[in-house]
Amino acid sequence: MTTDTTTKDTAPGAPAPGQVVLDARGVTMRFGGLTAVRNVDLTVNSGEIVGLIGPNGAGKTTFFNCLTGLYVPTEGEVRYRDQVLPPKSFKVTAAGIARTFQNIRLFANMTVLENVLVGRHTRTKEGLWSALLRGPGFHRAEAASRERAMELLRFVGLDRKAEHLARNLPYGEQRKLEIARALASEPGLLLLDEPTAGMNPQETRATEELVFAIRDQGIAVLVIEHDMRFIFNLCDRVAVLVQGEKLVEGDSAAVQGDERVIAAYLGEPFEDAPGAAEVAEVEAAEAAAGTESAEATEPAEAAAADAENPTDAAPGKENDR
Ligand SMILES: Nc1ncnc2c1ncn2[C@@H]1O[C@H](COP(=O)(O)OP(=O)(O)OP(=O)(O)O)[C@@H](O)[C@H]1O
Repeated sequence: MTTDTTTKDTAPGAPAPGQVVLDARGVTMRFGGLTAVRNVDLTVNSGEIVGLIGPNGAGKTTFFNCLTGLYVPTEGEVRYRDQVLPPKSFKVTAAGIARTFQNIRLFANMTVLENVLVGRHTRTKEGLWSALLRGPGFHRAEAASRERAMELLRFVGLDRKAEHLARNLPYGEQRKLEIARALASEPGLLLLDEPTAGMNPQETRATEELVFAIRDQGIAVLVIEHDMRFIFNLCDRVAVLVQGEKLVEGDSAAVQGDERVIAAYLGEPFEDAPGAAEVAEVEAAEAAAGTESAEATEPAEAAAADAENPTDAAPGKENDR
């Protein structure tokens, strides 16, 4: 019997762990003649942190854009909690998927608190008349929104900077603010696009803790990141995209040790890769040539060694004296 010793303060309404939250099937995205993403399947379950890695240009961000309504996939289907995603990003956010961007997209001249309040607009029901007339319903909703926004700022550690302008925050804190703003839409799935880009090791470690805390609130997380240590520490499952296709998927240990992944990152062909036979042939020829040249140089090397060590100074003699 196993005992779960973790105490999780799960958000109300969060699905039971293990339920499929995101189900992407056969997602393909073409830009003219370029296929940026080809036939990718990926699921994310509740309670999971899933990593999406791959070399530059592998199609990770394009795939994210297909999950968030920024792009409508050329082929394939994306479902969130069993519903096909609407083809508009604000509707996807309202459905329960929030994201951050590779390049920070904050309202630089608004305060930290105002940035989070903007993120809450999909969850506030007060209409135009209520806002214009500023009746009691509007004030109640506004107070509740501010309270929730402050709670989120406390959660990411920015509550004391609520009134600062976003542009005055250091880089690492701007990334945290982006996460708080994404959380303000009360998502069931959070997509993070390179959340530690430009961070120092301490900030990266703090972000790792923050993502664990988000997961512990019942929010599933899908994260793109180039920092492998971060990904392998954090993720329950990792999928690897290479040239738009999913090459490997598995737990951190399996992916880390997979020679196809290592080869993809080092730019070396993996078994059965196009051109692998030719590369093997060239390598064999080079190895053979190397052996021959080593044999050819042996006598010369021996002569040089002899010159340095006259015959009466045989190995070990120094120590014998
Ligand atoms: N809007 C677009 N129009 C045309 N081509 C695009 C578009 N967006 C991306 N691409 C191309 O699709 C491919 C995948 O790009 P993408 O940005 O998704 O890769 P990535 O894995 O996120 O890369 P990186 O790790 O460098 O951010 C690239 O060849 C890119 O040039």
